[in-house]
This record gives sequence, structure tokens and C-alpha cells, in this order.
Amino acid sequence: MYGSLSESQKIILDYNDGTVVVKACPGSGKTYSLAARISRLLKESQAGKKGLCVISFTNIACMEIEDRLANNFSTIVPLKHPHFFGTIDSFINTFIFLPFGHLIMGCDSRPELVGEPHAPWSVKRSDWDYDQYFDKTTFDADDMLIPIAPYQAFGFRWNYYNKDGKTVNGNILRIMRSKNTLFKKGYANQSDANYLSLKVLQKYPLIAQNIAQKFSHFMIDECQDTNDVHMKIIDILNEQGGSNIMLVGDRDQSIFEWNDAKPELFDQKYNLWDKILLNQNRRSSQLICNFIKNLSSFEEINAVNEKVKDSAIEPSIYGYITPKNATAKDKTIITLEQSVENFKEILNNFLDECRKNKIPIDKENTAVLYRGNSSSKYLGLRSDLNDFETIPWTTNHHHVKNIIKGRHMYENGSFNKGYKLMEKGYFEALMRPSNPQFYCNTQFVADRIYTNGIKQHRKEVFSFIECLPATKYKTLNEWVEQANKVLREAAFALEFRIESQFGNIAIDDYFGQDLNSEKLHPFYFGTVHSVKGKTFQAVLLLLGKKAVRKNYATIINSDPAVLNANDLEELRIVYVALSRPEILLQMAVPDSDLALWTGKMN
Ligand SMILES: Nc1ncnc2c1ncn2[C@@H]1O[C@H](COP(=O)(O)OP(=O)(O)OP(=O)(O)O)[C@@H](O)[C@H]1O
Repeated sequence: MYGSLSESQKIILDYNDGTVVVKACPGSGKTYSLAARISRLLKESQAGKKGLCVISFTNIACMEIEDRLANNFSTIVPLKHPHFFGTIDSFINTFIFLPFGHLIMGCDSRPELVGEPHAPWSVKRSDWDYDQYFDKTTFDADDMLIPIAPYQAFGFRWNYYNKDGKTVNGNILRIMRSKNTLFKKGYANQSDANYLSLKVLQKYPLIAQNIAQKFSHFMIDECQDTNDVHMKIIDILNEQGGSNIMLVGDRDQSIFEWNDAKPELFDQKYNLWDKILLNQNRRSSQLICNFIKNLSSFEEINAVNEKVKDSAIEPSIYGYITPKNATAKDKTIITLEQSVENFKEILNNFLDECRKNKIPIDKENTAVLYRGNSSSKYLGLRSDLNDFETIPWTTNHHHVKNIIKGRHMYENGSFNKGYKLMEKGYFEALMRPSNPQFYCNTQFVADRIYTNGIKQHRKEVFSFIECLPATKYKTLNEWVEQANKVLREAAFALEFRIESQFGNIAIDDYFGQDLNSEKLHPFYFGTVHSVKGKTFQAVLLLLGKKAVRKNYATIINSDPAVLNANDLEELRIVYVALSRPEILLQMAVPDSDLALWTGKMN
């Protein structure tokens, strides 16, 4: 069963006890080798003894490991008690935050997770209500407040210190105060849960000892995405008895926005702990490996997949014209339509190449990837709307978002999630006129069900839901107007409000379509983040002029030492995209950047 493993992969398979870091290039079989080791340890472990703790950063990455375990190593999945298998967030929530978070937060009962991906936070009583930033901020391991949303989400410039460089800025202080008050009420967002869990382990080493002793081995995949808080939690578990820890990752693929991930933490562990290096790429041709090496920290990447390694298809970069207004100097105008038309030629050429090389144009084999929401418009989509730039949600009426989103989800098949959102929005709409502080938490709903009985409760919520107009083909403004009319007629004492100057947006556009729907494109179409860990035969990467914050030209031309963490991450995002294909790789960039990219990649 393990016969196909390479020499270095076998070292991972046979690694027994101690702390070790596996540093691996893309497609080197990190996930594959990790699955091999898990299957071996499972076979050798004795029933009723300690379990294995397997952690990754996303649900998709967990599914990848499970897939390999089941398909390549005949292991029964999902892994059950005494093992843990899941995301780092669920590990922290299960073993630390939910049972022990209250010890640090000072709340009376089990804490409640709010904000994405849990219950949406919908509190904003005025522009200067600092509670509105609860889901957009957290604390780092040194107790400094940090943003976990783009700058547009804040109604002020994020400067931690005043001009004197010593005293903390008033806005920051007020958010910290608001957060501490809300912690006392039992609320935390997921990043807060991680931070508070670190505090729990620091204050109560016995809790850490207890968790460390539950497991014989800890394995952490995608470890390049760890931030300070995660790494300190891993360190404490290690100090308190978790002595067998394997960290697996590729620092060049660290792309985890707003998680404050620091690939340097992975590097530090690589220097300190035992090391295993995987630098053979089992996915792509040698020509693709040579191309991506220009963005990697590896000195060489060797293609070893017999089927594709000698492919002669050269990776290529094409320029497309970008929209341009007339200026005094240059009267030329290029419309968005002309630009899109020009990109279409590149896309068609890419699809022709796929056909010529017998690559099926379907969701599994061919991908068109993009970075930055604005690029998606090149494929005929309007998902270039930035939630934080065009916020139609108004003070004291943030629940309207939940209600419309819930109704939209309900119509599109997500009944349970849609119901929950509308239920929450309904009670907030009902209670806030008399109690602007009100946030509908799970306790409130549970109490309501207890008092009124589930039947009466459901009847009330459904009578509200059934009144609401359908969202299809309506703009936010049209929907709100219609909803207010029917609610008035049905004698609900409710009124929805939004900022109508931003409300002329189709609801389907605002709450996203299935970008990857079969109807839209036959090939896979999505962001680079959505394909982490995946393999395709062919990839076309579409880049705009600007990465999210800075122009690519500025990033490429700057000394990495002067770039901030977010800018450095942009090049890693490009790297992740370029390392997905087996044989065909193309990039489409603005023609003004063509020379720049060609120079960088050759
Ligand atoms: N020893 C092996 N024998 C057969 N196939 C292998 C072996 N090692 C890896 N592979 C295959 O090579 C491909 C890449 O492996 P895998 O996805 O595990 O790499 P990875 O390092 O996790 O990739 P990335 O980080 O770039 O997403 C997969 O299709 C996997 O099944």
C-alpha cells in the first residue's frame, strides 16, 4: 500500500515520535504522505488508547485528507473518538473556547460565537457605535487590537497610536472597551475565540495538559497559515506534554487573508525542529515547475510525474487591453466592453489549446482563476460589488441585511440557514425600536421557544417569512419598498430601511450567484483561494493591474524587505494559482504589465 511513496515521503510515513516540520513544494504529496502516516498510526494504535489529532485550516483541506485516507489507504472515514479530525477553529472551539472561554471572558454561561462564519453580527446604533466593529476586529497574541476586515469596513483611518507614537488612538481604545464589554456578555467572534483560548491555556496549564494527554500525535497540515495565536497554542500543548507534533506546510503558499497568518512562524519551527524536505513535484510538468520557481523559496523543483513531466507545452503570458478614459495628453478611450472582448480572445485561445491537447473542458480538468473581485466582470459577472464599499445597510437597521439574505437563501435551496437568518432578523426588527441594544442570540430564541412553545414560535416566524416578497429579479430598493407595503397591510409593526442611494442593486448580484454554476461556464471558474490544494490539467490565471491594495508593478519592483505582509501575500496568491495545473498554464495580464510579468517569470 505504501509502495508508491518516494524516499522522502517514506520518512514522513515512518516518522515516529518527536517534533518535526515537513517543508514541501507544491504538488509534492504533502497531503498524500500525511494520509499515509495517519493510516499507519491508526493501524498501530490500540483501541481505547489515546487518539490522533489531525488539524487543517479549512474544511476543504480536511476533505482532501479524508479523500486520500479513504481512496489511497483504505481507511474508514470519518475518524471517530478518541481521534480528532477537523479545522483548527473547530479544535479550539471544541476543546478550549466553548468549555472554558468563560473563565477569561467573565460571562456567566457558555460563550456564543458571532460574526462569520457563525451568526451574523448586525449591531450598529449610530455611526459612532463602536459595537459595530465587534466582528471586524480581534486581539493578537500581544493583546493589541487588530483589524480582520478591509479598511473600507472602518469609519475612520486605522492608526493604532496617536501622532506622538505612544498613546493609543481614541477609536482603537473605544473598540477595545466595547469588545471587553461584549466579552462579558458572552460574545466572541472566531478570531476572538482563538485569542481567548490562548489566554485560557496561559492561565490554566492544567487544561492544556489535559488536552495534550488526550492525543498520542498531533498533525497540522497547511501550517504555513498559522498566526501568532495559533502557534502559541501549539507551543503550549507541546510544553504541556504533547510531544509528538508534525507540522506540514509550504510557506510559499501561505494565503489566508485576515487571519494575520505569518509564514515566518513556520520557517522558525523549520529551523528549530527536526526537518523533512519534499521538493519533488508530482503534479506539474518540468516547464511549469521552472516557471513557478521564480516565485518560490525553493532552489529547485523537480517534476517527477512520468505522465506529464516531459510535456513540451511552454507556460505563456498574454496581455489584454484595459479600460482607459481620455486624458489631455492621450485622447484614446478604451471601454470596458472592448477590454472584455480582448480578454475573450485570450480565453478562447486557451480553450482551443485545451482541445488541441485533449484536455476535457469541464470543472475537474480546466480552470479559469482570478484574483480580486473586479476581475470576475471579465467573465460576465457582476460580483465586483464590494460589501464594504457600497454598504446600503443603515444605522439600527442592519438586521434588514439578514432578512433579505435569508429570504434569498431560502429561495435558493438553503432553507435552514435562510430560516435562521430571517428568524434572527425578525426579532431584531421587532425589538430594536424599544431596545436599540438588542442582539438576537441563541439564548433569546431558546427562551422564546420555552415560553411560547415551539409551535407558536414557528407560527409567528413563518407568518412573517411568508409575508416577505420574493427576491428574484428585484433590486434592494424595490424589495424594501414592497416588503414595507405588505408588512403594513399585514399589520406588522415593522419598517425596513436601507441607504437607498446604494440600493439600486439586484439582490441576486448583491448576495452572489453561484460563480461556478454549470450554466455560466463549462470550466471551473473561481478565485485562487477556492482552489488551494486542487489539481487541474489546465489553468488560465486572470490578473488585473492592481492586486487588492497595490499595483502588481509596485509589488514586483519593490525590495521585499520594504513590502508589508499583505503585499507579499499577493505574490503567494499568484504562486498558488500557477502551481495548480499539470500541463497547460497561461496567464492573462493587462498589456501594460506584460513586460513586467514576462521579466519576473523567465
Ligand atoms: N507517492 C505517490 N504516489 C502516487 N501519487 C502521488 C504520490 N504522492 C503524491 N501523489 C499525487 O500527486 C498529486 C499531488 O499530491 P498532493 O495533493 O498530496 O500534494 P500537495 O503537496 O498537498 O499539493 P499542494 O500543496 O500543491 O496542493 C496528487 O494527485 C497525489 O495523489
